[in-house]
Amino acid sequence: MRDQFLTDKSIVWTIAGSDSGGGAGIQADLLTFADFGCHGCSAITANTAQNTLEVTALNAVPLAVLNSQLQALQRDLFPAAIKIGMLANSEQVLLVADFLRRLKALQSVPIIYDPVAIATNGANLTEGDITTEVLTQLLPQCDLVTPNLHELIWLTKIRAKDAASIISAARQLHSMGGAAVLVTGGHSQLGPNEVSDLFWDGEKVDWFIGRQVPGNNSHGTGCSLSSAIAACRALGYPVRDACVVGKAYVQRGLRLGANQHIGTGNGPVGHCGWPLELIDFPEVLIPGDARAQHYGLGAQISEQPLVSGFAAMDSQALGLYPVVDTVGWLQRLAEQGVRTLQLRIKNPGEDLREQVQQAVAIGRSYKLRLFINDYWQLAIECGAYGVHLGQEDLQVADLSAIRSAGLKLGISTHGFYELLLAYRYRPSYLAIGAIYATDTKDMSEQLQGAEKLARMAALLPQYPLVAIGGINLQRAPEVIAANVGSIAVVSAITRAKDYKRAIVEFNALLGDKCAEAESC
Ligand SMILES: Cc1ncc(COP(=O)(O)OP(=O)(O)O)c(N)n1
Ligand SMILES: Cc1nc(C(=O)O)sc1CCOP(=O)(O)O
Ligand SMILES: [Mg+2]
Repeated sequence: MRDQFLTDKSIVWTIAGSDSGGGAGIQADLLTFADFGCHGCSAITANTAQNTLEVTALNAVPLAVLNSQLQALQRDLFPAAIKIGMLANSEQVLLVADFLRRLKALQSVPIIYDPVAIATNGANLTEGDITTEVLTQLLPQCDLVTPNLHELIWLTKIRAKDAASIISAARQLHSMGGAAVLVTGGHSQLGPNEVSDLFWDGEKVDWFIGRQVPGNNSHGTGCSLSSAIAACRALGYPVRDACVVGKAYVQRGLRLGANQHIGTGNGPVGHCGWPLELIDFPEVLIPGDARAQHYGLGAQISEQPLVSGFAAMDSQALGLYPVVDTVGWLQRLAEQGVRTLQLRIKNPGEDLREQVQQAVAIGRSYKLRLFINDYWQLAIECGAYGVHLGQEDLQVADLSAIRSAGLKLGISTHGFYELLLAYRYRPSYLAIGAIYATDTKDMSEQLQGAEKLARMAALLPQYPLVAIGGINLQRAPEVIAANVGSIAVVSAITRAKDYKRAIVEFNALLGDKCAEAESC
């Protein structure tokens, strides 16, 4: 017998109602899973009778019928993630909650609950009130719950309408069982032509701001969003990445499906494959954003307004980019013709300033694109070419001073969410890591892989992008194929048997991506 955990495609379940009209419910969920390359399984809770205009019957399935589907799936098709949609009555909620409790005792599984209870046209989608069972039994089993505004009000009894009250209600919902909350923005227009989703995981509030798409083909957006998030979780994406990619998927479906004619009412949202265009991705609201106050983030307003638009690189292709910890290494690599380099000193001594000064001098004499990691004040003072900062530095570094001094700025990112966040600053380049496991730094929670790298790189085809983390000569070809213009390496150079040869081989793989630097 084959191992049920070894599957060629990630398995995702939907526990939800069938929509006879094919626009929402199980039908939308399975189309979504397929778009993400996952194998979808279903446990049907109800056979709703509906079309694009109305819901005429609920037709809840008996508990034994629901249970038999869940048991059959568990025996052979163990899930990598589960999406839960419409549950038709309290008994079904209790059965599913109990089933999930047992399943999770076997192995942890991300569970995403889209709390469907009322159709957009106002039709009730449950037999009786399921609120207590949802709040006390089901929510504690879930990792993420994705209510729209009506569902948020239903579950919290808070009459949320503006950003601040949506945040309060989301905090309350999170406190009832610990699931992260994504409040979808389709029913609450908080900014002109904006559809903004609020994310709260108990640690950090985020707003994902999307653009409104004109048209009525929005049936199934909630189902498709939660399914897309479940698929991304099954593929190993962290929850914020899953949310922004899920939102982009739905945005793409709204955009490309806007002019389709299916039925005479609200047609289904499109199912149009992986979102690979930046236009579909939300903006991440960042501290210092002029809209922060409006979005209820008064307390998070940064002392410095958003600073964006840093000095442009001379080329999109920065080529081989060794990251080293001594001036000696900079000199040796510059002599070998390397033109993009970083000085990354993690245990500075008293001679730090001298080292930065020497590095800047070497950079000038060899016309290097030389970035100083972390020490942005020293970099400014010494007249460096550029500075490289991590995500956590963005709140403390004086970005305005870096920009005014004309320094180039590189920013580290780890996944879609951080990429979108860092892109708001329009830095000189964006680094994406860690592509593979590395001994140089503990990045074990933030590994991207070459496939995800390619999907991220597709969003910014004209932007200088740098891949970093665990890249060596063997892995470089698939990294370069992901369409980044540069590969940053530490150990592949500093621990190479023959670093000169390694440079030649990397450059051969990079081909025309090892452009000469401008004079600096
Ligand atoms: C090119 C490049 N990419 C990423 C990093 C990592 O920077 P950061 O997140 O600031 O972490 P530390 O390097 O400071 O540990 C980098 N240095 N260079
Ligand atoms: C310094 C660093 N930053 C990373 C990130 O993902 O932000 S990965 C990394 C280590 C890169 O070293 P090596 O080439 O030896 O794997
Ligand atoms: Mg740093």
